[in-house]
Amino acid sequence: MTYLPPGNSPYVIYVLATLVAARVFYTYLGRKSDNPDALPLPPGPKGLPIVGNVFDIPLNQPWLVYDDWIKTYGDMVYLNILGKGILILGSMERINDIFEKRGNNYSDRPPMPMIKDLMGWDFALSFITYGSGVDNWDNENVKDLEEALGMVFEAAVPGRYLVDIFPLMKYIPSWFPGAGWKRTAELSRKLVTKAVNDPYERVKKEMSEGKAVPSVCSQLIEALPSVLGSPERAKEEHLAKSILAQIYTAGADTTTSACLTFLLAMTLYPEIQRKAQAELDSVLQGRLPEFSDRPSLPYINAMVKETNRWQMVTPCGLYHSATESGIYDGYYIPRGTLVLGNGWTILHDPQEFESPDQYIPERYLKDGKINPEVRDPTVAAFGYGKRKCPGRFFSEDSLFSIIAHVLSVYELKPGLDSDGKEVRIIPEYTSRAAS
Ligand code: HEM
Repeated sequence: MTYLPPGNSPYVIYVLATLVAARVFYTYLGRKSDNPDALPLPPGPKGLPIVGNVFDIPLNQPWLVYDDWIKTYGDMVYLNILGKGILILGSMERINDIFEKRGNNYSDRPPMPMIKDLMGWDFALSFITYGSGVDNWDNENVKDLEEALGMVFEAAVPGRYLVDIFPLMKYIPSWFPGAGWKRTAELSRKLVTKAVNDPYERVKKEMSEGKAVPSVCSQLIEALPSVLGSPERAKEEHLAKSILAQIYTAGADTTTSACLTFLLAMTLYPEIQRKAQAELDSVLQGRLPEFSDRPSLPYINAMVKETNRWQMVTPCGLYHSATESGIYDGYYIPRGTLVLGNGWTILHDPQEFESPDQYIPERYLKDGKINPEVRDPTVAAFGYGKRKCPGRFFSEDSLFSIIAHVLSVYELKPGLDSDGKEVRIIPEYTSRAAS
């Protein structure tokens, strides 16, 4: 467990010490006027004077540590990171109260200076301020975008970069000793700018030459205001590029991760693979599946649910941020508190899912049909409230189609080692925001 990004030098530490002192003073003043009744903050690990829980923040599989804290402190756990609050929610009751019933106050995103200002992701809908209009959007390509995506998922791990706690650090020049994170951000910005612009410009060129294949991109270009060089056209064009890049960035790695989990499960649970194939054989009678077969394939639908639950793609979701200070259940929640629902706790709760660490599609079935009484993983797998993933239906359909097609034609087994024996698969997941 480490909080300070690797490569921080004493110079950075001095800058930080000054910023910490200023922040603690500022926070103290703010709290006094904001919380006149001196209501307590929600419970959580004790932390150290001034720096709070800085050294408690987990960077490795944080959702498991959050899960442990929830078991220790209850379904609301509060951390103080140098005066900045992080609130972790660990039950559906808390999640509904905060993200649904009080959604107007808990649907913002934190400023994320590392990702938005430095790494070049200010175009992305997933990071824009709640309530802002599109006017605020400022701003071989798959490979570039994939590399940039790897970096953003790393940066989105709660607590990964100190600049997100101290936005002023973004002005530290990249040559400053220990500012390696700044150079990472610059590399990301270059990749993102290229990956957002180049494919769009290519389609535009192909359209002008009459060679373009019809696509979402070509349709958006056709719908642009016709006056070339007009401010309206520039604004709409910027929006079109942002939407196209967002669809890819939000959907590609996440859905791929779910597919990899399905492949992993099939190698670990061959009997489940056989049951799925038996259902496909009996319903499809040798042809390939269609979406219209979905209602007739309950076992495959149960596998879609279990794949989204068993090894979640985004186990602690994305941070929301409190627009204003508030009082909830007798606790004071300061403005700007980062709030997350620990989906892992919700979807690995043994009261709801017996043997939660096992891949068991049968848990969703009763009398050969999906049992509506079993908690649906979509309550947590795709985030919460007003920021809940808009791509969830598309993603679930994609996963259904992939599972049904792959199992219709393939038998999945572990690979063979040099002695011709099946290798033993040991599941291991990354610690990035999309695992
Ligand atoms: C397995 C697949 C996917 C998973 C697990 C997933 C998960 C998530 C999560 C956890 C969030 C944050 C929600 C919150 O803040 O509470 C999110 C937001 C978002 N997702 Fe997905 N997603 C997936 C696929 C997709 C796809 C296929 C698309 C688009 C085609 C997409 C587009 C978006 C967008 C635009 C946002 C930002 C919403 C906002 O901030 O208001 N996602 N997703």
